[in-house]
Amino acid sequence: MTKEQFVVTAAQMRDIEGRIFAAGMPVAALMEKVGKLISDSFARHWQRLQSIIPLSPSFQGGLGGSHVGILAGPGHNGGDALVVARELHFQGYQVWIYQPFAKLKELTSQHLQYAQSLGIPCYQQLAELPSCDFLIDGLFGFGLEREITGNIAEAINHFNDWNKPIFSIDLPSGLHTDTGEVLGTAIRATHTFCLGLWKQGLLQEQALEYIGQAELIDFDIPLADIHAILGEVPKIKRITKTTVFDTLSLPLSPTTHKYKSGHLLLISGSKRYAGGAILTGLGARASGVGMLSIAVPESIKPLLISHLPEALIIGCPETETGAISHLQLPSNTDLSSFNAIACGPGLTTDATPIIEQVINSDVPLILDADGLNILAQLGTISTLQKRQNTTILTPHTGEFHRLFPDINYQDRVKAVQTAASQTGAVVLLKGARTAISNPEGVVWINAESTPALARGGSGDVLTGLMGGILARVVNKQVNIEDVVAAAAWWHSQGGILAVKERTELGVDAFTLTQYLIRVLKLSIEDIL
Ligand SMILES: NC(=O)C1=CN([C@@H]2O[C@H](COP(=O)(O)OP(=O)(O)OC[C@H]3O[C@@H](n4cnc5c(N)ncnc54)[C@H](O)[C@@H]3O)[C@@H](O)[C@H]2O)[C@@H](O)CC1
Ligand SMILES: [K+]
Repeated sequence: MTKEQFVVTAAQMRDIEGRIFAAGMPVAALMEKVGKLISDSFARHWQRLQSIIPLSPSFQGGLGGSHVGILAGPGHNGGDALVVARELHFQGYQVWIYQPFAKLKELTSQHLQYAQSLGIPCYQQLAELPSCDFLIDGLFGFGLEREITGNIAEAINHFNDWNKPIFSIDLPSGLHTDTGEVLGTAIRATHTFCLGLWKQGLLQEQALEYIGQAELIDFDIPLADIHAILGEVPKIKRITKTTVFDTLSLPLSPTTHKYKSGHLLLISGSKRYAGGAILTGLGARASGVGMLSIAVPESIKPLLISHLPEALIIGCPETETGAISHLQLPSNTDLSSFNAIACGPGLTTDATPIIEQVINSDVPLILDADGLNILAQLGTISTLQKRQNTTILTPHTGEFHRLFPDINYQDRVKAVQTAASQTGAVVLLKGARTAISNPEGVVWINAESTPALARGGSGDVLTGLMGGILARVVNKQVNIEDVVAAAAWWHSQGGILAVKERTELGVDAFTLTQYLIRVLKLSIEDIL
C-alpha cells in the first residue's frame, strides 16, 4: 500500500505518533521537519497564487511585500505553525502572528518565544492584527476535543469573512478529525496540508466545504508503525491510481479471446427511458469487456443497435407501459452463460419479475436505479439472503434510504459498513465522496471527484463501466470491493478530465463516456 491509501482517526494517529517518539525520534525534531515541509509547500502555492489573486493595496511584489498571518493555537498544531512563521520570516515574507491563548504547550511556547526574539510581531487581540494576504491556520489539529466558543470562535468567523486564501495545517481548525463535523465553527480553508496520513474527517462529505484543495505532506512515517496500529489490511482505505491498476488486469494476455475478456449482460431501459440503456452500454464499452449483451424492450432494439453496433442487443417482450416483461434470451443461452449481470437503469418499477429472476440466478450481479427501487419493494435484506453469488448495490442517498430505512447515513462510512454486513452485498453509496464497503467492513473511499458528475445519466455510465470490469476480472481472484472501487475511481477521473477541457457545465453523461478511455490512457502514461 502507498501512504496515500491509508486513512486514520485521531486516536490512531496519536498511537502511530507515540510509536515513533517511543522509538527515539525527538518530538521537536519531527515538528521541525514537518514545519519545513509545510513552508516549502506553501512557498510553491504562493508562487502560483500571487499571479491570480488580488493582493492587499500595500502589496509591492516580491516576498517582502507579501503579508502572511500565522494563526497559532496552544498545542502542537500551533507549534507547527510557529515553525512555519520562522521559516517564512527567513525566506523574506512579512509575517505576523496571532496567538490568543494564555497557556501553551512547552514546545509551542518555546517556538513562540524564539519567533518573537526574531522581531516577528505577535498579537493576542484580533483587532490589532493587520490585514494579511494569506493566512496559515495552526489553531487546532487532531487534538481538538470540544466545541470552539468565545473569542476563538469569533476570530475564526472573522478570518473566514476576510475572504483571503487560508492554508490549514493538518485540518481546518474546528473540524472533528474523524467525522468531519464542525465543532462550533471552523476555518474555511482554501488549502489543507494534511500531515503524514489522511485523517478520516477530511474524507467525509460534511467537511468538504471547509477543506478546499487538500494535499498530503508525507513526513516519512515508517510503514511498520502504520501497520502496527491499522493492521496488515487496514479497514478504511482511500482509492488511488495504483489500486485501480492492480485490479484492471492490464496488459491483456497476448493469447486472450473474447470470452476470456468477460461476457456482460446489461438489462436496462424501457420505452420511456431508452437513454438509460444507451448510456449503460457506452459505459460498458469503455471497460473493454470481451462480449456485451444488452437486454431491452423489443421496441427500442433498433435504437440500441444504432448506438452500440458491437453489442448483442436482445429484444424482450414488453409490458403495456413499455418495460421489459420477461427476459427472452437467445436459444442455447441462459443467465449462467454470463460472467456478470448489471441491471437497473431505465427499467421502471414495472420490471419486478426481471429483478426476481436475476436475484435467483447464481451470477455476479450489480443492481442500480430501478433495480434498487424494486429490491426495496421486495424487502432488501430478506430478498438478498437468497443470493449465492456476489451482489453489488450502487445506491445514491435517496435509494439508500429506501433500501435501508433504519440506517442513519449521516456517517456514510458506518452506513455502508452496516448495509453491507446486513445484506452480504458490496454496497457503494454515491456522493461527493463515494464510499464502498464489503460485508466484512473493508471500506474504500473515493477521495477525488467533481460536482460536474451530479447529472442525470451519470450513474448509468458507472453501472455499465463497473459491469464490464466485473465481467472481465471476476474469475481472476480479485476482491469484489476492489472492482467497485476501480469503477468509481475511473468514472470520477473521467469527469475530472472532462471538466478540465469543458468546464463544470460541460460534462453530460454522454460526454463523460467519451472521456473514460482518454483518462485511462493518460493515467497509464503517468504510471509508466
Ligand atoms: N502526528 C504527528 O506525528 C505529528 C503531529 N504534529 C502536529 O500536532 C498536532 C496535534 O497536536 P496536539 O495534540 O497538541 O493538539 P492540537 O494542537 O490540535 O490542540 C490541542 C490543544 O488545544 C486545546 N483544545 C482542544 N480543544 C479546544 C477548544 N475547543 N478550545 C480551546 N482549546 C482547545 C487542548 O487543550 C490542547 O492544548 C497535529 O494536528 C499536527 O499539527 C506535528 O507537530 C508533527 C507530527
Ligand atoms: K489547523
